[in-house]
Amino acid sequence: MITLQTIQKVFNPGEPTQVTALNDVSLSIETGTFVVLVGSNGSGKTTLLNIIAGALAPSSGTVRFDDHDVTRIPEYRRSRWVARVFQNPLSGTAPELSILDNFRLAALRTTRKGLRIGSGEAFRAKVRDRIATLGMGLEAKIDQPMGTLSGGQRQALTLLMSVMDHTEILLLDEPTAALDPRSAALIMKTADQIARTYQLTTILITHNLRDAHTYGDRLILMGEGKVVRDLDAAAKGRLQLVDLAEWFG
Ligand SMILES: Nc1ncnc2c1ncn2[C@@H]1O[C@H](COP(=O)(O)OP(=O)(O)OP(=O)(O)O)[C@@H](O)[C@H]1O
Repeated sequence: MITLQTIQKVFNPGEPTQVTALNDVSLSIETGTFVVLVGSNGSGKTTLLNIIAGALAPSSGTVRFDDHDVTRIPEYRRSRWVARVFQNPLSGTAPELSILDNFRLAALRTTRKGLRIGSGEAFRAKVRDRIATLGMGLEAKIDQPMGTLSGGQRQALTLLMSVMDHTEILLLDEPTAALDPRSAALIMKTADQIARTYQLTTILITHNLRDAHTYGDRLILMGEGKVVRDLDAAAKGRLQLVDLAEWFG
């Protein structure tokens, strides 16, 4: 479970450019929940994800993963639990390295002490099997440079890479914003499948209201650094797409 308690984030405090990006945000997110986060530009969505990932420290308030207070734990030490996928399919992968080597790098980043990263057949087979679950035929291309794949293919692999090991929390910051509609649909399906298969606690930021309506089992609307609406699975199930569109006037 992720628990945020009275989180405040003020950028440039005391200066004319001071901004309160998050204003007294308290949230509990149950393990395995898929939360969709929507809100206008500048409402604080990315700042919230940054604080959960540890990329930013809150000005005040606490962040807990289960019983652990992780508020002061830096991003690199949270990465064993937290994986993050960004808008740009080029970020997080090395284009000149093969798919397999990209998976090796990802495993090196997240692996816990004692876990062996196979450089041999076992690791190769594990990667091939995982990639096959995408149903994109990419398992036949694992020795091909990452840079030769399409944005959608890379983003699907980035998603998979991010959950190879002990990931419990998956943060998706507009992962389809840079993709064509067909690739975007495929990535959303893949993300949903991965989240359910590995029972991840997932938070998706999206400006695509259709995706916000279709996916996830909780829907949160942010506005001016606050949680404005918070719908559980039942309420979200009753929400029509037109109602959601009305939230944005
Ligand atoms: N590093 C920073 N320095 C100063 N102000 C910042 C910084 N990061 C974010 N902000 C400000 O904090 C507010 C919230 O920004 P944030 O990026 O969290 O919004 P968002 O909801 O993710 O927006 P978008 O939908 O446009 O991505 C905005 O007013 C933004 O300008």
